[in-house]
Amino acid sequence: MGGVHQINTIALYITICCLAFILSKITIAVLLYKRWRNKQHHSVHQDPHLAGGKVVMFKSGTMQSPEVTPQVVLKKTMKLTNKDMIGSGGYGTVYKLSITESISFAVKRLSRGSPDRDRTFERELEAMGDIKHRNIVTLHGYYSASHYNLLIYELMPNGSLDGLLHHPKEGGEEEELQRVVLDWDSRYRIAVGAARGISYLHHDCIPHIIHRDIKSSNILLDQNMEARVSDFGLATLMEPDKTHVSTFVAGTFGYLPPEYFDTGKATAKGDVYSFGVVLLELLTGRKPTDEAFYEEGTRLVTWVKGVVEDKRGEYVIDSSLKCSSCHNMDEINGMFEVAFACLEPDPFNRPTMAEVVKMLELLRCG
Ligand SMILES: Nc1ncnc2c1ncn2[C@@H]1O[C@H](COP(=O)(O)OP(=O)(O)OP(=O)(O)O)[C@@H](O)[C@H]1O
Repeated sequence: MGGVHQINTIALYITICCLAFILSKITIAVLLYKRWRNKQHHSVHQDPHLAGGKVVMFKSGTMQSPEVTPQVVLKKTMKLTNKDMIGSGGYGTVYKLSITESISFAVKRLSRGSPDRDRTFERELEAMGDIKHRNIVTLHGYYSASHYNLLIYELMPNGSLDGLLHHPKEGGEEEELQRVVLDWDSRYRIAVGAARGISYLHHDCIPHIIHRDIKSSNILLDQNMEARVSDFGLATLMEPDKTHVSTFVAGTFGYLPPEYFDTGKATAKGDVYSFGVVLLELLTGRKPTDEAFYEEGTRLVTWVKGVVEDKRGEYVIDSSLKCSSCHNMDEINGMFEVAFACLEPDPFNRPTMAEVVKMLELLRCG
């Protein structure tokens, strides 16, 4: 009996030991799994390049919403992929960042590593930080990390004027929509809106701001097709008593005023010239950087001037404007005159942006 009892006790001990062993293994496995899960979770939200940085969001209407906290913006920004890309330029890539169904931003990512790129970021902040105008894209915030900088803008749902004029989206219905949207009335309103935005920079901001890169891809369209000037990466601040700022030649070929190449000086009249090129783009539907112009060794400006001087002006007007807007021919011709005034070779003969706004407004009210 005593022997049987002893065997039972040993069996019990062995069972307890086995159970304890299995239990400890299970506990270790659960702990290891939890650690692995935690690690996975962190690797999504903590980009090592972002460590130590902080999102700064400026106070404004949208920013009052409790859903828009710097943490949420940063978290959602980390999840942006190529699918969210809405544009790219020489200095960065632009993504659509959706916070809620009704709140979205445009985030421009500028890679760092060269003083030129860092300067672009600083210029945007210096120039745009305080600006609030209905014809200028609002900057809502920024983020600076070791490998890149982010600029957080108001999202412009209708993209850029360049996109609407020269790259209508493929696909039947949408293509039709793009054509209808850019009728003469829309083009006229875009011209006046953009002119008001640039005039505000030149005359009302202290210090005054010279944009230095006015072109159709930097004129964006809001939900009401109202023009908004954007991209202040080359902008130069100028004290009101100064007439120019010495700088290196920068900007986009096809829009640069002739004097930039000789003097290397950025003036407000340089922006007026570039705006004149945008007016020609609106009137002709032709892109100033069109390869055809390089092949012919000419430019949009010289081509249009030549054709108009030959009294064959109707040949340069965008064909989609001709039949639909015959009753607008006076306004169209008037806008050509404003464009030529802006494109005067001598900067002193060009109007100021405030005068350009008045000239354009008079085309409709006068
Ligand atoms: N706030 C915004 N809302 C909607 N789309 C935008 C916004 N900002 C930029 N984009 C889109 O992204 C494109 C690229 O913008 P970006 O300012 O980076 O370059 P760009 O002006 O085209 O060229 P570059 O910077 O080389 O002069 C624009 O043409 C526009 O289509």
